[in-house]
Amino acid sequence: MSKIVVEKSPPLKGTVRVSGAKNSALPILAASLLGTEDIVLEDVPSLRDVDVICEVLASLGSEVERYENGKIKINSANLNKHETPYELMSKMRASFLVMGPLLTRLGKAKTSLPGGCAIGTRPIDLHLKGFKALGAETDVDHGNIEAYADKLIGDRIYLDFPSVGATENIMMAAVLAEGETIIDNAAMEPEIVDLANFLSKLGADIKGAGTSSIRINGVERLGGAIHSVIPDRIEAGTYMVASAITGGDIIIENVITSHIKPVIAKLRETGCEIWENGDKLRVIGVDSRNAVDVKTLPYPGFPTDMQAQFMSLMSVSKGTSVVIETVFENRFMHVDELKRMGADIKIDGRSSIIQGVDSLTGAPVKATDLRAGAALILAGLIAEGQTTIDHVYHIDRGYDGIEKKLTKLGAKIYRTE
Ligand SMILES: CC(=O)N[C@H]1[C@@H](OP(=O)(O)OP(=O)(O)OC[C@H]2O[C@@H](n3ccc(=O)[nH]c3=O)[C@H](O)[C@@H]2O)O[C@H](CO)[C@@H](O)[C@@H]1O
Ligand SMILES: C=C(OP(=O)(O)O)C(=O)O
Repeated sequence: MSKIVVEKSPPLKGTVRVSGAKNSALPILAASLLGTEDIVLEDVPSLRDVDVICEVLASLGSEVERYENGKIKINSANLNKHETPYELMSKMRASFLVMGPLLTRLGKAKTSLPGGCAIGTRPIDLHLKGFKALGAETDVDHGNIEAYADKLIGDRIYLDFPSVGATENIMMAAVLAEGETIIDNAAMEPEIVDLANFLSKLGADIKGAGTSSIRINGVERLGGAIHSVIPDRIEAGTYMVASAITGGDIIIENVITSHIKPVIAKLRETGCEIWENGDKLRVIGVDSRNAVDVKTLPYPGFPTDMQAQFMSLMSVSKGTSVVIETVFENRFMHVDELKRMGADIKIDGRSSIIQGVDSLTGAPVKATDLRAGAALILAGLIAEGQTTIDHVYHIDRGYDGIEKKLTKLGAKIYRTE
């Protein structure tokens, strides 16, 4: 199994380009099951999760052609299977997003409970609530999930929590349902808007994506489209913290700055200087940072997917900070690993109290999930000595070329087998 080795690095300098967003690319790839003509996607990141979902699409009868430069061509005219293979479903959470498209296009879908990052129980009750409201029967048995309906009919659905995945799955099911569907308390993440824009290009009728109420009018069929995936706001945020933690001065390209307002605001509170210029950000770190408190929330709040990386930064900031995780109930698994590197962190339920230390020390550590892995790389950049990170397959799920990009910025990082 490969490992990533990180050594104490100089302040990062230079320019890095952010890839297309994993959390946009995955639902959009799932949604490509809905189109009956050629679909061309651009700026798709090169990630293990993308490989998996492309395999899922191919297993269902879609033609998938991948090109070097993040371009994927898909044709789902001959979609002919409604069952997904267990071994692919178990690899990632987002694989469950094929359920809505299959149900609405074929009238039936059968999959297994999705795998993915172990950051909470991650139930799928809200997805199923939506499918049922549209008239589907659902059956969950021994980890298998089946949904079927002769015809889906639009309805009004209230989500008890603005779940990103449930909003996406229900939106995809509703685009071919009869009549109007309204999703209330919908997730408002930029990735929801990107998916809605893509579906609209295919011919769907969707209004209100990006607000808490999404209105979908079902259409008879969807066609094809060319679409570029939006930049990855979490990857951008991770490089921002990399500059902040090393006292660096870097320029990050291909950023939609309005998508990462809370990360910009919080980093400024630590004392970092951040300059915005079109789709570029310059992040200038300081030698001694202020501790700041963070509370994760659904968009437009501070993203849970940036919590672990911020925790690394707070571990070496001046004073005490409190990080509260409100989105997932078990997303502090990186704490034990950061403690192995000398961080002073205490967990109290959904809060972590971090007492900043002067320095961290390199250690053998384990990426317990995707962002935990990123947090360990960030900590490794300023830790004395060498940090060896195991279970890096988590990192490969979500960061396109992370060693290459960091090396270009002057970081000492490499992979061993
Ligand atoms: C592929 C993708 O886009 N992943 C993102 C997506 O995950 P994902 O779509 O899985 O996250 P959700 O927004 O659905 O989950 C948020 C909370 O809602 C709960 N919940 C969710 C669904 C459900 O049916 N019942 C239920 O109780 C979850 O357990 C969790 O506590 O949004 C998360 C929250 O921003 C991000 O961290 C993930 O990176
Ligand atoms: C939790 C994440 O992803 P997923 O929902 O795919 O597990 C993430 O991107 O941080």
